[in-house]
Amino acid sequence: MQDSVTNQNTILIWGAGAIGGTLGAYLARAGEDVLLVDIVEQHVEAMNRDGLVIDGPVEAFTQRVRATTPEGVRGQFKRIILAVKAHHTRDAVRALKPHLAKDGSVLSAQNGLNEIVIAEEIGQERTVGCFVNFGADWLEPGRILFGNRATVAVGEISDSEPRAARDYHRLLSIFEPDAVLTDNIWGYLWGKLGYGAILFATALTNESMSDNLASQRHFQVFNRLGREVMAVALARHVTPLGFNGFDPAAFMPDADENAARRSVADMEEFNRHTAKTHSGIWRDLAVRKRKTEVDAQIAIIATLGAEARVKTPTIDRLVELIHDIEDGRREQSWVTLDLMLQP
Ligand SMILES: NC(=O)C1=CN([C@@H]2O[C@H](COP(=O)(O)OP(=O)(O)OC[C@H]3O[C@@H](n4cnc5c(N)ncnc54)[C@H](OP(=O)(O)O)[C@@H]3O)[C@@H](O)[C@H]2O)C=CC1
Ligand SMILES: CC(C)(CO)C(=O)C(=O)O
Repeated sequence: MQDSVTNQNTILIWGAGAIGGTLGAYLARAGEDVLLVDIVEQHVEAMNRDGLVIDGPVEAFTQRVRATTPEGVRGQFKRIILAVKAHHTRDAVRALKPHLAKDGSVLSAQNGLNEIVIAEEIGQERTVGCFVNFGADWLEPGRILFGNRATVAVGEISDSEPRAARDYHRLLSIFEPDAVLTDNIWGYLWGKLGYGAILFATALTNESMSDNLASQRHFQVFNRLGREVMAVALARHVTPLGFNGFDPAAFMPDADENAARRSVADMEEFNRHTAKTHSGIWRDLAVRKRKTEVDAQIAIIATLGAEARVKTPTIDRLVELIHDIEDGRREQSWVTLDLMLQP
């Protein structure tokens, strides 16, 4: 571990795995002063010793980076990009809080509604929303697969002047030139929850995301999940946004089923062109053998649905089945996905 040497412009990336590592490598390559913070000591050592290797079809390069474990961080920072899994958000924010400048902010480069948790810990005015849909896998210490480009968006979580969001948008545009500065970041995050629920269902099997989405037999599972999430979003007065094949309008309560079929086919097509063939959820279960983000990302939709009197039976079943796999009671297989067929 090395103590971090910092200056006012240093950008902390807190959680330097698939997403944080990829962003950090691109920002560092562009000459930004980046410090990668991660709890995995071997990963930190490898990055400091050999640089951070980005592999895959988009671009392959090795970038010199500075990295540390959280204990090695010294000083306060204006910009912190958080990229831990959703169930680690609260702990990570508590650990980074002493290092956040009073006029600084945290950007959540995560899936889920982490912005709510972050704002509870550091205040809404210091929390900036972000949506990332590119695909990446942490392969081993110091090595990450960047599987495909996809939509990236950033925006304030309230109606405030987008000063911090504009700055993060400039940074994220270094990584993704088409990054969007939005005034509806919740729309993107709820769109991703709809897409994410469908991705969790694909992780019930061992097949790729695309092969799952191509299964006509399971279309109604994906359709019901999309519709339940969109119904909760509507009840919360959110206008969900689409991206990379996911069309929220196709899953609205009165939407034509053919529109949902087209959207599922578009998601299948989009995912045929990535080197990350399986979702991060599948990877947590099948490769990393660890808990997924199901409670923090998906069960919370059911909780918010119950508050708004929106029923979410398909989401409830999905959460149960993911827990069954996490706890070794079921295997990832078509048989497990079949259990979702009953309405
Ligand atoms: N990978 C992808 O393609 C995509 C991921 N996302 C989302 O991005 C977020 C990050 O996912 P991803 O990058 O894949 O996850 P990874 O597991 O690859 O990276 C997270 C890293 O953060 C570390 N970490 C955990 N807790 C802390 C902590 N308190 N302080 C510092 N580091 C910590 C993890 O260690 P350890 O492994 O020991 O927990 C891990 O090294 C998730 O919300 C995910 O859903 C969104 C779009 C695409
Ligand atoms: C599949 C992906 C990259 C979204 O496209 C994702 O969000 C995940 O793996 O969790």
